[in-house]
Amino acid sequence: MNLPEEIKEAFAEGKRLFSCIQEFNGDATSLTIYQKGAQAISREAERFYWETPTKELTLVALGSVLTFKEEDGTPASLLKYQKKMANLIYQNRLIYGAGAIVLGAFAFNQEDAQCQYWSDLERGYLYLPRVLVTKGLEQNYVTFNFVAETLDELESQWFEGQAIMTTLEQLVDDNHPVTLQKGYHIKQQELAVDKWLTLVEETVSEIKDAANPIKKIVLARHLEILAEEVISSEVVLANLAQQQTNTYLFALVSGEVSFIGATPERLLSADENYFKTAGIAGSAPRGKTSKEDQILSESLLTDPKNIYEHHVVIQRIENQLADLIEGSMIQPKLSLLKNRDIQHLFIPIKGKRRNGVSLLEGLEALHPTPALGGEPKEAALDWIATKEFLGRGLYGAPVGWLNLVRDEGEFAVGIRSGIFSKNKGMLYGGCGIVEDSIPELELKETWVKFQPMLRGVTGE
Ligand SMILES: C=C(O[C@H]1C=CC=C(C(=O)O)[C@@H]1O)C(=O)O
Repeated sequence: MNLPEEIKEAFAEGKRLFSCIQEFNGDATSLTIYQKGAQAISREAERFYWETPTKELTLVALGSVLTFKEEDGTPASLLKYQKKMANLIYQNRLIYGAGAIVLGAFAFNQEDAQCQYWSDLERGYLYLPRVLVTKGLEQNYVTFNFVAETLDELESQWFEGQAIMTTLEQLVDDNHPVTLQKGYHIKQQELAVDKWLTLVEETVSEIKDAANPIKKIVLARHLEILAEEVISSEVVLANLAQQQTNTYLFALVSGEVSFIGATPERLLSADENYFKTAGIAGSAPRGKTSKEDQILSESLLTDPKNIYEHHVVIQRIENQLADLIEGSMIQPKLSLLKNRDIQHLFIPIKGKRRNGVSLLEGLEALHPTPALGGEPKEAALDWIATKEFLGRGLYGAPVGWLNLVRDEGEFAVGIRSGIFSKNKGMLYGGCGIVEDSIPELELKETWVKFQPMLRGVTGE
């Protein structure tokens, strides 16, 4: 196929970043595309996987054209880039979840860089992929992105893109998933448990101190795991896909490091008309029988400590969102969000986008909500940065995607997650500390929060 006239014309008009979307046929599942597709580019290429709880959208990204990390990987600098590129991007169609999409994760706190585990991913890692496969409910698409500064580049990049797409279609054509092992035998160690319990006590005293405005601080702790073999994101994702319904699934892979999670929590999504977010905080384990589960649900819905934890989150979201939306918020009454191991107090929140407010501005205003930071925000962030033993890296940070052309996308909160490198992994679990918190119970709660990723790794 020759270089289309439309693309030549776009180049002549000054476009330099090209995002070509076409329909993608075949029955291959997104996981199969994630497993086999990387070979279309190179086995070592960056990969990203994203699936929404409703499965309405799945993204598989392979390879990268442009990378945004360190100081380029903040919402503010990505917003600058998005504005700068407004007239320089050619995208042939407008399709939700396809096209010039930057994806990955921002850092939890750019200022707090002390994470030995995270390597390149430590301070935010987003990129414009070379290939993006988008699976929607009705139609699937594949996008090929490239940058061209000269006509020669335009031509060679276009033909390279066509060749890669053909290889990709062939690779995934038979839809035979790669045979994967079930999971890994691991050794696991909860890190610094006594120190963490003391920190919870110290945090409770800080909150009780009347001279101090702090109401809530979320503290995270760590579970280190060591497997007998290299831990593959393909195995962990395939397990999570089976085990965790009702959550976002994500994997961000660069070199030997992968950040993987199954999070229930939406931070912010934006389509043409609406911003959507959610207030999720306050937790209880799931019951082993439906009767036990119901008892746990009822007591969670009426427990003053958990209701307060959740209320602090909702109040902040309402305050922040008021500047981002027009008219009133659509907010059903309190309910429960149930995942396999844990249940939470939950209110989804939605509002009509105020004209001119971008997704990234909304993200900056909301992150971190008191479900991951605390109240007030800055004091809680300082406390976390000085008192927690290991940096958070991308744990608890916004993970997701943004279309540079039409300002839409979705970011979840990167919890129920872990970072993996070769045969090692570090899982994260946090909990909201308020003045009634009891350290031993918070320890148990964080243990439950390690379970989704533990199951993902072991396959049990
Ligand atoms: C910080 C985490 O969970 C947050 C989200 C929901 C409920 C939470 C809680 O009940 O404490 C946490 O705020 C985590 O899973 O690591």
